[in-house]
Amino acid sequence: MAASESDFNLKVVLVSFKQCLNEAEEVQLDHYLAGWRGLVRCVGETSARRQALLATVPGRSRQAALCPEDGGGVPCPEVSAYTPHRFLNSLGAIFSFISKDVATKVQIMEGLCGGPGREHYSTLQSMVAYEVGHKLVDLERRARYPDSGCRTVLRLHRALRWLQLFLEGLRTSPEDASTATLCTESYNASLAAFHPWIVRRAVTVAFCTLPARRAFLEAMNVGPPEQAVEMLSEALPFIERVYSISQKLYAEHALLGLP
Ligand SMILES: CCCCCCCC/C=C\CCCCCCCC(=O)N[C@@H](COP(=O)(O)O)[C@H](O)/C=C/CCCCCCCCCCCCC
Repeated sequence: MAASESDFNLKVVLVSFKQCLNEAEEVQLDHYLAGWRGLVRCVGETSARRQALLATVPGRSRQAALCPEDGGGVPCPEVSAYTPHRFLNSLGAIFSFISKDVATKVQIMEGLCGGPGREHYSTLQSMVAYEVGHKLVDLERRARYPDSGCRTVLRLHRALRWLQLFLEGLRTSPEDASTATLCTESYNASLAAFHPWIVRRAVTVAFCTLPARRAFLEAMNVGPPEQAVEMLSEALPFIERVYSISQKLYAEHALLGLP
């Protein structure tokens, strides 16, 4: 999916996860990565474009360019014009870091999926069988195979759980629910267990700057909030299915703790 800033539509991105499973219920890596690419491209490019623009506007700091509804000062039309989903930038540098981390992991996987061993990287199942069978994963230390497919997808897999829980929280919560609370709860129930204290602390503080639930639903770009909620009801079961199939696979091979 070519998710440019102007045509971002969360439904289109989430369809990739729906298309992930083949008839044998194997996770097809091309669709899986397309889903992540869609999520990251939207927020990553928006964030990078905004920062680049801010650098070109004399006398504008990041804070000054924030719109009043973001909790910032004077609006900056030069920058805002490029940020239809500008609320996603409210995490600022931390969010840029997160999106770069995901983008790097997607790139590692693209390298493997297009590399000399590409036939082993069509599905998650074939990848695990290949890497485990050829001892290309190290269960003890990260240093030996820092870019194995198994450890790289594991990070995305944990993040997918965060996404599923967070979107489920948005879907089922009352209109005035706090997105900071929803995000913190989903993070604590998924990724937090794998992050050091300093990361947990930094992201939890950043969550406090998230915009309101309604702004999130509108930014999905699928119509009014009620329609976004309906779209999530249809899409989330597919994410849940992909997540549980991957979780079972990793558990069967004792890979859930890969360093
Ligand atoms: C209108 C649409 C709304 C939905 C938009 C969703 C956008 C989703 C994009 C990204 C999701 C978060 C992905 C987090 C990936 C973390 C992977 C990870 O654990 N990496 C760590 C370990 O890597 P290695 O060193 O072992 O290679 C790495 O250390 C990174 C640490 C920082 C992670 C912080 C995670 C925060 C999770 C919650 C994200 C909130 C984003 C809110 C955006 C609205």
